[in-house]
Amino acid sequence: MSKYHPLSEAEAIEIARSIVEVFPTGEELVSREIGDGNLNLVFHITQPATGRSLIVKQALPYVKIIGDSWPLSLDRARIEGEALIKQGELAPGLVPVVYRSDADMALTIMEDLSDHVIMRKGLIEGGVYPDFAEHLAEFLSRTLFFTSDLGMNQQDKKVQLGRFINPDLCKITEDFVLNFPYFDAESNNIEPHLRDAAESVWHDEELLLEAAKLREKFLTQAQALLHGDLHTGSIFVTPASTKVIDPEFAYYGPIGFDIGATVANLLLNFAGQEHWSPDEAGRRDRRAYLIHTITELWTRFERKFRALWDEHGVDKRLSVRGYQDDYMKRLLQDTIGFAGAKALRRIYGLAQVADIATIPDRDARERAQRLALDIARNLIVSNRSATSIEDLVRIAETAAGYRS
Ligand SMILES: Nc1ncnc2c1ncn2[C@@H]1O[C@H](COP(=O)(O)OP(=O)(O)O)[C@@H](O)[C@H]1O
Ligand SMILES: CSC[C@H]1O[C@H](OP(=O)(O)O)[C@H](O)[C@@H]1O
Repeated sequence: MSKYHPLSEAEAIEIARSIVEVFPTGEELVSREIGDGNLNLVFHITQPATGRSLIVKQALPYVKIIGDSWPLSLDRARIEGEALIKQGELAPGLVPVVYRSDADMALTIMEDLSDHVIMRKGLIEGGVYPDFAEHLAEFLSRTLFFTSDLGMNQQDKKVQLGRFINPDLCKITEDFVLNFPYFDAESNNIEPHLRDAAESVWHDEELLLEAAKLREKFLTQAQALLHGDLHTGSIFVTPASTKVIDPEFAYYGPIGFDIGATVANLLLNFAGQEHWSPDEAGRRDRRAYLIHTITELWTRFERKFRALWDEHGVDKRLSVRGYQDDYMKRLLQDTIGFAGAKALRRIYGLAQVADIATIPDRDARERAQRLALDIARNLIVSNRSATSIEDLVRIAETAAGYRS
């Protein structure tokens, strides 16, 4: 019989106490449930006498923001633990240390990163993260290259792929990201002032076709082990450090989906500057910083990925003339297309983002929503003709009125 049940705070404390490398002494522990995501419980356990701490994360058997009408496999906790360990091996220092995982209780016990800030919050507050693009490019290039057919034994990859079959979490993405926003789905959360914009999406044949092709890619293209949900709420930052958390959506999918997820959320913050910047000059500066971050992220990712290919490529066919250039062009196009799709779902879908949804003034919020939608639409429809990251920059800056 399964021993799984959602933990009480007292039980979380008892489990934490068994992590003796963090709590070698017996002083009192205190627990606080701090989960602010859509799916899980997160207990922050501290030992006031020593200042030591850790995190106990537990999966719930349903989607927290929907309720038990949408059940969800607990196997995602095993997947999250295994993905964090793999990512920690491939990209040391860029994910939290995992102290223990327990598949039966759906637990991941890990390093407390409370000295960092969740990047979404940091960006809303005007934070600047000079090393972020370098760190995330390192994380993405190494985790994606070394789990793909380019950088690992291709038979072993097939076995690994089996360990990361993640049907319930992939279905959330297939539905909430790549399906529901494109018709009048019940779960959409459309503010009355945005109804016309949502309806125009549902009738935009060019957009619907490209979105359907992106969805097909998400369903079928097992390129590499993805993080699977790499938005700015899944990244902890300080000016000097970056840590990626929450890979419970990990599965073998298209590489551009991970890069696109981060880019989308930087662009949502770009749109949110309609409110978060104090004046027009500040807005331009802030947006220039965000665009610089996106450009640096892609450029550094591309440089690193190409270097890994040249140095560690496992397959003789990888040196066929023109193959690497063609592969990188397709990654860029997927990045742009998935960035559009990941942005669009946050504007009137079920799960929105604080960068826009918490803008108190209705008019400013609407301007941000329409700007984000304009950018998202153009990224999606133009993805397959993109040849450079400048194509994305042009779309964002034109939508914001900085270019004609
Ligand atoms: N390792 C950690 N250190 C400190 N806080 C964390 C850690 N992991 C998660 N949290 C906190 O819990 C919140 C939810 O965690 P997350 O893994 O994103 O859960 P969910 O999968 O439900 O979205 C984060 O926004 C953060 O505030
Ligand atoms: C209906 S689940 C919506 C959304 O929640 C997940 O995000 P998180 O776990 O980081 O809160 C994921 O992005 C899902 O698409």
